[in-house]
Amino acid sequence: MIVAIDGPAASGKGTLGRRIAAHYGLPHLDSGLLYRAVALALIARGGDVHDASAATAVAQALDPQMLGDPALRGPAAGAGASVVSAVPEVRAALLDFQRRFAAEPPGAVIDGRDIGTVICPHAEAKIFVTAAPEERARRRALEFAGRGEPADEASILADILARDARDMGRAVAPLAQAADAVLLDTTTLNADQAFAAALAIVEARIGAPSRRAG
Ligand SMILES: Nc1ncnc2c1ncn2[C@@H]1O[C@H](COP(=O)(O)OP(=O)(O)O)[C@@H](O)[C@H]1O
Ligand SMILES: Nc1ccn([C@@H]2O[C@H](COP(=O)(O)OP(=O)(O)O)[C@@H](O)[C@H]2O)c(=O)n1
Repeated sequence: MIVAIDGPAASGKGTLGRRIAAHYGLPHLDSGLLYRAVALALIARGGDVHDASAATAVAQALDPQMLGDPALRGPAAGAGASVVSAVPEVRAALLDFQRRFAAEPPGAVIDGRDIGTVICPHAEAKIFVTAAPEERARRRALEFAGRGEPADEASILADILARDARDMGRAVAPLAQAADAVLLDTTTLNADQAFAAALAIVEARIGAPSRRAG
């Protein structure tokens, strides 16, 4: 079974993805980490995230081992990811890894921007998760503060809005709800309520009341 979760920045995709994956015993891929890793590797070697050919070269040589680097979760990686991810050749370089991850039995839960539309158009269940931008900024500020990082809510909101606009406006694989995805607005839901709602969406799609990994 493949579960595709897409949505804007800090909407709760990763949190839901991890919990749904654990529930069904499936591997989880946070595809945003791939784009964050490209941006961070480029910055680390003194490159410019607006240099499309340098970003492409980094994406083509990306070592998936670096997806565990905690620095990937910071704002610089997020902002840079949103720039390099608009480069078609960068997306092409990361496509195979994601498709292979999804194709491994017994399936996968993948979250991102284009999972239901481009990476896994045949996913059994697709969720488009969203929340009001102010609520997303509040949650991300709490997350940063919890890690002891600077957490100015106004600048986080500005970053989220800029990223959403770039992600929705790009020519290739823009952030969009797939026609067969179910919309889940978590603005007024806590994490447990959001998980219960997401699980109900998956269960309705696969027509099973309990655990299933195939
Ligand atoms: N429904 C929710 N209510 C409150 N906080 C949430 C909820 N869902 C996620 N969070 C928190 O919001 C932050 C962003 O969630 P995350 O899953 O990382 O989003 P995304 O993967 O879309 O960027 C995290 O700190 C997470 O714990
Ligand atoms: N499938 C994906 C996942 C992320 N991305 C890009 O990578 C950036 C970071 O994604 P992310 O999912 O880690 O960001 P958050 O929603 O966690 O803030 C996004 O703003 C997108 O530009 C993408 O283009 N396609």
